[in-house]
Amino acid sequence: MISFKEAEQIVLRNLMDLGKELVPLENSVGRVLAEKIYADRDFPPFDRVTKDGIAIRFQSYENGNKLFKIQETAAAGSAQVTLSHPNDCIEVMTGAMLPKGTDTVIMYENLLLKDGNAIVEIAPQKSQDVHSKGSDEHSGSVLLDSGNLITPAEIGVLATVGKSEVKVKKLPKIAIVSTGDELVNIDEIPEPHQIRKSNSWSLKAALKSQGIIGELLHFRDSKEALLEGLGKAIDNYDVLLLSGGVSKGKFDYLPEVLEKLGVKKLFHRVLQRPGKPFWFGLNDFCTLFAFPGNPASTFANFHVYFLPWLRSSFGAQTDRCHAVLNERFENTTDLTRFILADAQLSQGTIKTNLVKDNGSGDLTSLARSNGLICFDSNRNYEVGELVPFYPTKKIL
Ligand SMILES: Nc1nc2c(c(=O)[nH]1)N[C@H]1C(S)=C(S)[C@@H](COP(=O)(O)OP(=O)(O)OC[C@H]3O[C@@H](n4cnc5c(N)ncnc54)[C@H](O)[C@@H]3O)O[C@H]1N2
Ligand code: MOO
Ligand SMILES: [Mg+2]
Repeated sequence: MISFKEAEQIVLRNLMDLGKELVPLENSVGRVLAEKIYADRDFPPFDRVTKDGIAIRFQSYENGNKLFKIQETAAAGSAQVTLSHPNDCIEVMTGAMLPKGTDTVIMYENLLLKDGNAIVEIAPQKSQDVHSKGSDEHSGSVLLDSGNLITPAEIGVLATVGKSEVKVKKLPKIAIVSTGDELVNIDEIPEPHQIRKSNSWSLKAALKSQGIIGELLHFRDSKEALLEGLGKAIDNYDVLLLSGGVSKGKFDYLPEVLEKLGVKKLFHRVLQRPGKPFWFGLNDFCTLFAFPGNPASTFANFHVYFLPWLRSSFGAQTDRCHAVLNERFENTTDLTRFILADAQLSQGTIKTNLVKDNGSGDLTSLARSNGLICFDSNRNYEVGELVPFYPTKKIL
């Protein structure tokens, strides 16, 4: 059996090149940018007035002039006007081009307007209330990098440089495969020996939060059914997320069936809890994450292996961060432990308590937690220690 660190490295060494596609700007939020975005002009593109008021030549005020005759008004969206006489002013609106021949803006609140003149009541500073051309970014500079997650802030930048279509990383086509004769659909009443498929829906929801619509497939615990069904699925999807059928049971056929289907096993079984019987492999076109069926195992392995793999395949950052422990923990086992977290953001730091669960078959405790903490094997952890933290919910 390999360690969690080794397993993690193998998964992250086998990323998928997802390719790129063009999508309309409005559909690009949540996607990962696959091109650099350059400033198509200076930002701002002209000396921009930032207050409603007047624009003057500061020298005139310095020379003792306090009464400026208003030459005309420049609105935002009108072409640049020119000050004809250095001791006059131009009324300007926020967003207008600073008139030629002026360098300073004085807002209305600091003026008295009377008989076509503006009288300065509060002393201005030179260049005040002017957002000068190119002071945010110069034309040609990189505004967004490939690998950036597109959020509403990036959408604004993309819109301002005129990107009506954006190059993003393609999303993989994923099937979520449940296996097991005990599983029934959620709209069915289970017999006493049956349970409803919960992993499939939890995985589907987790994929949806990554912008991916996973398709649900189900196969019975039969070698023939698995050979036929999985054979087709491997040909039709980029990724299979399987749950169940990978441990030591008489009906845990997946490792054998996957081998028969020519999928290359990269590892099976990891020194970790939950999620120990995890099987990972691939062929040239499809990558398979065969998670152990217990709900906490599937859930943990999705977050600690699959999500970092997906984000890294996109060339994007992973969600893994660090949290400060609020309580001590002793890992007396040879296994890496993933313990459910109840984390809070406190003074800019993620601090976390541990959530008690009832083993890896207990899926109700997953809903009482908001992350997973990773504890190395055979190590004691003290209060205040920093530990790897995988968020499973938003904690802000
Ligand atoms: N002799 C051993 N037995 C087991 C070992 C072991 O090392 N030696 N490992 C245990 C561990 S750890 C885990 S985790 C499980 C993994 O089991 P499988 O991957 O083979 O999964 P199944 O046997 O098919 O099911 C296990 C459990 O999970 C439930 N399940 C499966 N799929 C779903 C689903 N889609 N939704 C909800 N629940 C699901 C299933 O009903 C079982 O209760 O093996 C241990 N055994
Ligand atoms: O790997 Mo298992 O998840 O400990 O039940
Ligand atoms: Mg089993």
